[in-house]
Amino acid sequence: MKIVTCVAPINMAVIKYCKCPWLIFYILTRCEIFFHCFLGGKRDDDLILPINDSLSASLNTHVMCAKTTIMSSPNLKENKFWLNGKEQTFNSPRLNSCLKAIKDRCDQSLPHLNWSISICSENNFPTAAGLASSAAGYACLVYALAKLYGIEGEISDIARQGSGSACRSIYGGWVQWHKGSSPLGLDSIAQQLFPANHWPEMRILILVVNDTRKKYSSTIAMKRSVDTSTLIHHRANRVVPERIQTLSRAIAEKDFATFAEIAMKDSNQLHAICLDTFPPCVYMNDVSHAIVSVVHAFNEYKNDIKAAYTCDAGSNVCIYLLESEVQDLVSWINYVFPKSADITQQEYYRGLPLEQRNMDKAVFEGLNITPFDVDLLKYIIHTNVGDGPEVLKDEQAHLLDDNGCPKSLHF
Ligand SMILES: Nc1ncnc2c1ncn2[C@@H]1O[C@H](COP(=O)(O)OP(=O)(O)OP(=O)(O)O)[C@@H](O)[C@H]1O
Ligand SMILES: C[C@@](O)(CCOP(=O)(O)OP(=O)(O)O)CC(=O)O
Repeated sequence: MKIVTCVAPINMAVIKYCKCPWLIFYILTRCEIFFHCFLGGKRDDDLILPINDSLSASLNTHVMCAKTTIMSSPNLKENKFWLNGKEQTFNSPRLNSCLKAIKDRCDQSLPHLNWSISICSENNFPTAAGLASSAAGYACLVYALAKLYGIEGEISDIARQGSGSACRSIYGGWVQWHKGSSPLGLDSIAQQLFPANHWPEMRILILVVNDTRKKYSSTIAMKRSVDTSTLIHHRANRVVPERIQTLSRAIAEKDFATFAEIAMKDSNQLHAICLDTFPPCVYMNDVSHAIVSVVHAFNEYKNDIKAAYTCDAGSNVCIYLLESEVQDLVSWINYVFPKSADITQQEYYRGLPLEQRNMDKAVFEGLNITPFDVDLLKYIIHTNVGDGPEVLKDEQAHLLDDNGCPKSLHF
């Protein structure tokens, strides 16, 4: 019997990823015979290839992570998969693509290669709510499979086949996903640009507006965008290449103002594409837009760019800022989005500690900023940039018992 348990980070993109439509991929491969002979009829839906490079930070796994245990045993009758305590079908094309790619790459004489497996995974944050659960989840799955089958070396191309953004969560720190040019996606891989400790002052606040499953998955929305939006192609060809270069330089030089301006503009452009999609896929809501306005007002008040928002495919807003600004910005958020007394501090402030401080009300009155209704924000997660996936050595960490059943089901 073999068993391994790993954790993997979520990542928050500063330059967002957009997927290559099947048609463009087909034209790239040019010839259907080539397509079928060499790719076994695989469409980009299987390979998950992007139309532009993207760049993100992987976040501290001690605050937010996916945790996955995989057991392989001759006693297991069939493959099984549980996510957040619920059994899932093993018949998922993405899960099977990852498993097949890992098995193809490992030593074919391994005795446990043909044994069945049990997979049990848990996210310690909302799943499918636009908080990158698929990135952490598939990175963790592929990393754990690689450990189970003894694979060393590049696996971000395999994680990519689970969920595009998952390839970036294979590495810690600041990570670039190179779109690559190979039709097989062999060079569409992630690369760590800087380790987690490169910019130690960087902090991230995630303002959770909605932690329920989003209306449409990013997979479906992206497909519709590449099929119907013209802006998405302008962005991929004309905007992203320069932004990636400027952003990498800004991170290298720890130039927060440049970093922040690109982050905000890129997020705005992603959501402009969502509106340019037909029919539109709207993710941000009035609260998300109000947070964006607060960040701009904060920067104006500080007479410098001190905070940067970025939103993925959901209404939640992620804010990058330096440690020295965290308390000030949180006091602004507390003023504009008051919470009712029945939500405990523990429920509301999650992750790294936050000191409770409130700004003088007169400041806001002078700025003509008025508070919204209570409880528009569900909670705030305070975190920082962290390392990539890791194996948990402690046997207690396993989510499966000796029979390959989730321990959580015993309670
Ligand atoms: N820990 C996990 N292990 C394996 N698969 C997971 C895990 N967590 C999430 N997933 C898969 O990812 C899907 C959610 O992906 P989706 O892209 O819709 O949401 P998200 O990743 O939370 O949001 P976004 O990508 O927009 O930030 C889940 O339905 C599940 O199939
Ligand atoms: C808006 C994004 O967060 C989209 C993430 O999309 P996914 O990686 O979840 O999509 P699939 O590849 O279809 O699984 C931008 C980003 O993280 O780069």
